[in-house]
Parts: sequence; structure tokens; C-alpha cells
Amino acid sequence: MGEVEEEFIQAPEHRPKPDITHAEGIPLIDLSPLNSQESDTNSLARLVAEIGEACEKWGFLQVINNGVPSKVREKIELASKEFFALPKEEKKKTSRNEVNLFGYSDFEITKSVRDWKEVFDCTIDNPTIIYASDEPDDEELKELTNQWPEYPPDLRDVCEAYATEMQKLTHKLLGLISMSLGLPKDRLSGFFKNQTSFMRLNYYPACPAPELALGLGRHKDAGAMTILVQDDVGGLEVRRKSDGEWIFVKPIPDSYIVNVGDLIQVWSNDKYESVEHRVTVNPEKERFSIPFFINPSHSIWVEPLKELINEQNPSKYKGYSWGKFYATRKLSNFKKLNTENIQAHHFKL
Ligand SMILES: O=C(O)CCC(=O)C(=O)O
Ligand SMILES: [Fe+2]
Repeated sequence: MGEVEEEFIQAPEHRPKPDITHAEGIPLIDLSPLNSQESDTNSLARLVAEIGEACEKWGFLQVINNGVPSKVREKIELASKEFFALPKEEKKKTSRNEVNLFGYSDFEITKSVRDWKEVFDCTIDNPTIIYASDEPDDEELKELTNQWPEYPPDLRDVCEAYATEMQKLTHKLLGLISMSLGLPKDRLSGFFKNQTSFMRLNYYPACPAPELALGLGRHKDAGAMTILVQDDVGGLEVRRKSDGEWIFVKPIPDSYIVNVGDLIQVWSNDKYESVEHRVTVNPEKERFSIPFFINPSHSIWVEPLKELINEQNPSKYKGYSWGKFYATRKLSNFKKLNTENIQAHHFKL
């Protein structure tokens, strides 16, 4: 076991399997009905039904003809490679810390095991408002802004251009998800005014012990929804709802992977579940990915949507403050936790 340090080694039951199962099932959804001006009501209704089915059966889907220009994606992928290729001392000039929660880090722990990765985080709203502390009664707020490295000099511009495109895609998807729940198109979008959304550049270096370590341990995304772009190396695995099997998500050029996060699970009162996923590493190849985490305002109280609950389908959650949840999560990056990190399922009734 000497090939990687102890802190990266997963317990035997969480190690990747040598024979990966390829996902035929993760639905591939064509968003072109949204792009044409006079798209007929039938094609839109079909799209809404496909989205609903994917959210219910998989919690994951991939979208093509998504309206995101390839150039915007190519530029951020290139800039990300340039940034992570820099010497560690250079990258560490933008290290995130308890004051600056956004920036570079080579240290993240998921479910008590260290991930084989480096990240660069930046927030979307400038500034982003969050609660200053995780104390329930402390109303003090603080403003978060980004730190940008000197190299590559265009990193800020390409991230901002990418974020603009992701916002457009976010609102298309939130509209489709709302409609698929039988709700007005704009039912969810209001939660995202003064959002706490952020994006991350992920770098998974080649790993000498891919059978022992993971690039990112099993987890669910705590926010509303995530839109991810991955390169052609592959490594993302999703836990299939039907049988709990880990399924490899095959890279598809120009597609974006979308997954339901814990908040959509709560809002939909468990109709759409947030699904576990993880990232395996490769002995020869490094891998890059870019998740865009869509999170509501710190002021949002999270609970099942009233229209979706009734006597037959009572609320499955007690409400919680997104802002306090988020502050607890963000600050926990800088604390050594002996207990499980805060999770949406802790609010289950
Ligand atoms: O790198 C990936 O493919 C997945 C990343 C992810 O799940 C996350 O950062 O939450
Ligand atoms: Fe994730």
C-alpha cells in the first residue's frame, strides 16, 4: 500500500471496482426545442416530460444543444490547464482560507478521506452575501469576493464569460424542472436572487494507486443543482438508483451533465432525489472538470413546496435555513471535524 499516503486510502468497501459498468441509462436530452423561436407546444411538452423522467429515475442527465458556445467552454478548459500546470508556490498565492473562502486548495476531505485533487473556487455574484457565522441566532452577514491569480492573466475573464453562459442554462433548466413538477415555469427562479452559487475548476492528477484512492469521495451535492463539464478522460461515477451499482458517465463532446442537488430533493418532497456520485482517478492521465453549483440566496428557508404536499403526501422535511447550512459547510473546510458534516437528511422528519 506504499504508493500513496495513508490519508488518501479509501476503506475497502468504497474503493473503485476494477471492472467499471458503463452507463447506457443516463438520459441524453436535446434542448433544441428551447432554442427555436416558434417551438411547438408538443416538442416543449415532450422535453418537460423527458426532464421529469430523468430527474425521477436517475437524478442525473446530460444535455446537448444546450446553447453554450463551444468557444466559451474551450477557453475556460485551456485556462484551467494553464493554472494547474503552475508551480505549487504560484498556485498557493491564491489559497483559500477562513477569510477568503474562494481560491485555490489542494486539500479537501470527503467522508473523512482526502481527495486526490486540486481545486480553484470562485463565486458568481460579486459580492456574494452569506452569514458570517454558523451560530443559529447570529444574523451578522459578510460579503465574499474572489481572488484571481496573476497567471494565466485571462482566468478571470474566461470564468466570468463561462458563468454568464451557465446562468442562462441554469434558468432554462430550472424552468423545465418547475414545469415537470406541474408548477409555473418561474416557480423556482425567485430563490436565486442574491444567489450563493459558485463554480470550481477541478484538477485530478494522475494517481499511482487508482485502486485505493478517489479523486473525489462519494457525496451528494448540497445545493439546488449542479451543471458539470468533464473532459474526455472520464472518471465520474453515479450510483444508480435502481440497484445501487456505480455507473461510469461516458464523456460526450459538447454535453453538460446536470444533477439534482439536495435542495431540489427537499423542494420536491423526495420526488426528485439527489444521487450519490464520486470520481475515480487514472494511473496515466490527469483529468479536468468544472462544476457550476447553483445555490439560492442565504435568506432562503428550505422546505417542501406547498403545492406539492397534501394529506396523502405530507411534508417529509422540517425546514432549514440555507444560509446557516451553507455557512456551516463552508466553515467546516477549515475545521477538523470528528462528526459527519451537516447534510440535508438531518432535517428529515
Ligand atoms: O469531477 C467530477 O466529475 C465531479 C465533481 C463533483 O461531483 C463535485 O465537485 O461535486
Ligand atoms: Fe458533486
